[in-house]
Amino acid sequence: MLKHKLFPQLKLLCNQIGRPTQRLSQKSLVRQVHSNGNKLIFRQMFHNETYTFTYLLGCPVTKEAVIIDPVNDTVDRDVKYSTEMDLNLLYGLNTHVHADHVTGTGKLKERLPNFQSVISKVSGAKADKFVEHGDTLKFGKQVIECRATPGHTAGCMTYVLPDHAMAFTGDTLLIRACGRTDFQQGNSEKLYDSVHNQIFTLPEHYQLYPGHDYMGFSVTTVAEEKILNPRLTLSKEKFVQFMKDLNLAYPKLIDISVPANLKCGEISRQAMLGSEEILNK
Ligand SMILES: N[C@@H](CCC(=O)N[C@@H](CSS)C(=O)NCC(=O)O)C(=O)O
Ligand SMILES: [Fe+2]
Repeated sequence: MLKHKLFPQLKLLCNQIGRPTQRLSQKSLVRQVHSNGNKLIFRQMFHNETYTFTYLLGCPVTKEAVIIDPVNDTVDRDVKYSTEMDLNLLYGLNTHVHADHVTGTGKLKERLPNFQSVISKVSGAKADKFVEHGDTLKFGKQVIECRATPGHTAGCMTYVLPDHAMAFTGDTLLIRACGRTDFQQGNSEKLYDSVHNQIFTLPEHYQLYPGHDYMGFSVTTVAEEKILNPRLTLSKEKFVQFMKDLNLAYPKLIDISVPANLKCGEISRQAMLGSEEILNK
């Protein structure tokens, strides 16, 4: 009751949803969802099995949208969600050739007729559109700038939205950590330079969204990581040694993911069943 006094609009919405005869149409619900003055529709989604973040970004004016690092297992969720939000997905951007999961861009291409996959040219992977350092991509009134950030893999790309002070760092920079450098032309010196020259040079208030998080975090800032990242605050020499000593086990799905992702997520039924078996172990 009190809630309804404080929020008359909430009462109206509850009433409309509650009475079947007066239910909001999909279109008017979407209009209400988007009528908050935000200039960007932004959702962060998670894949529990591989701790992967997928990001949905939409232009509230034109409804054009992009998805960053979709996972093949969650394509149904992502299509349903974008459709409910009335978004027209134009691009699926991969930050790199993933080693731990199969990208969803191949499956999304099958589901959405105008959808195009995007990856860096240097990655050597198959895609509809290749980007290089300095390129820009547009969806509606929104602009994405591409910054090459090699080191975790040779073809890693960080996607920056200057109008919203956000950057999507893939596995180059993780929250209080960074991507490993022991496969896929990984190189610790290059990763250190990429972070210091392409990410830490962004204004300090920029929010950084990583490709994974294994500790329960979701977002960080340039200011935070410049001071608190235990790896990237080391000298370059000490960082290289630290990465040499990491000794992580290889990702469980590496032998399935890398070949599939080099082909935009094309995966045989047999490999798909194999990956389910590995994840369920
Ligand atoms: N155990 C996971 C793989 C974990 C892993 O290696 N993560 C990568 C990012 S995915 S390529 C990484 O760079 N980690 C850095 C770190 O310090 O954790 C699995 O089997 O999939
Ligand atoms: Fe990775």
